[in-house]
Amino acid sequence: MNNSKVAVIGGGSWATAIVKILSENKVVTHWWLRNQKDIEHIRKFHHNPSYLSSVNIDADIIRPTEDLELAVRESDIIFLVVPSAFVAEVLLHLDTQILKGKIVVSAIKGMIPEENILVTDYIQKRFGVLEKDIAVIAGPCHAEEVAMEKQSYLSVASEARETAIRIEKMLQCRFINVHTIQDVVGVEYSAVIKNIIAIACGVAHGLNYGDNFQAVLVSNAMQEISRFVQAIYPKERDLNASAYLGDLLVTTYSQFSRNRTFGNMIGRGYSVKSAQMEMDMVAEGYYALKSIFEINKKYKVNIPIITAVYNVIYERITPIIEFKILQEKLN
Ligand SMILES: NC(=O)c1ccc[n+]([C@@H]2O[C@H](COP(=O)([O-])OP(=O)(O)OC[C@H]3O[C@@H](n4cnc5c(N)ncnc54)[C@H](O)[C@@H]3O)[C@@H](O)[C@H]2O)c1
Ligand SMILES: O=P(O)(O)OC[C@H](O)CO
Repeated sequence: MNNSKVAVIGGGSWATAIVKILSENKVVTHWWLRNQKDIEHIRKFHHNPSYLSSVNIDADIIRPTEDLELAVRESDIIFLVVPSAFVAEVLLHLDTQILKGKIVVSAIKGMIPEENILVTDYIQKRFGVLEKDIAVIAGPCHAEEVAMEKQSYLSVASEARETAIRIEKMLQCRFINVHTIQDVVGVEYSAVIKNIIAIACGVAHGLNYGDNFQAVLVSNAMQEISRFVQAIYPKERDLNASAYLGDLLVTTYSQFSRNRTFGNMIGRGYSVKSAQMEMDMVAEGYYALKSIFEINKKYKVNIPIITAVYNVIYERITPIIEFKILQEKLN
């Protein structure tokens, strides 16, 4: 039994997968979900009816709750796992002092849309959490495969080694390998952008481009990520590591990717609204596009793939035309 007191905030696929991992390691967890019906169902039947419903929720270890404040107050370590667009709304009524001295782990791969800032920056700014108490979960890891206990790898990023190691120990289990990394900002931006690239790959697939084009798109995308991340936060980092390249690869080719699925629908002719309505899951890249585009007005990095996706999603340029233009910019 791990003695840390933990809260997981979020009721989607990734929160459910993280709860499964914590439960495997016997970490007693307060699990806050937005949906009251889901909470009641989990209490009664020990499964989340809305996401990853095959996962068994161990009632001795996992405590679903509707009381966000209680979950946070009772815990030393808070895992944030709601889509970035809803973070501010979900945390709105929490006292700004409530997270002081606690460790906050963001498992979110997105930015706060109203402010165009990283989730960890938002947590530090709004709740005064110290940098040493912040960690990020990254790496190529689809919740659906965690549910099936397929061997997966996570990277825990923190500027404080002891924080990273504490979270590493909490997540390392039979089917999850964890390593630590000291690059919170680089890992977060890379994860945010790979979602946009996965939309690009989905659009290309929907437009009937083949594997040859996809490979060129992804290798150009890696260069784009490198240019952007190095411009925003220069640091010696190995972008070939799983937290960066690995996550880009899995999101751009996996059948489970929300972002790729969303892009694929756009390529096949769905409108943005209808594609979003078709999915009961959130494609983070949709929100990230606007933030990255805004931020790049200052940095002026050459980002042709992100620009093409932005034009398709926000400027409503026909994908077929935009991708013909993009074709000429890749090599
Ligand atoms: N699913 C994965 O495999 C995976 C892996 C790694 C990281 N992530 C990240 O985890 C985060 C959470 O995504 P997910 O995949 O668990 O979500 P999801 O797509 O599975 O589910 C959507 C979630 O959004 C919630 N939601 C919808 N409307 C809301 C609203 N108005 N207010 C508050 N919540 C609302 C739903 O309740 C649900 O919990 C994202 O940042 C994602 O990038 C996901
Ligand atoms: O399903 P996606 O596109 O949100 O991607 C999920 C994870 O980030 C993959 O590591």
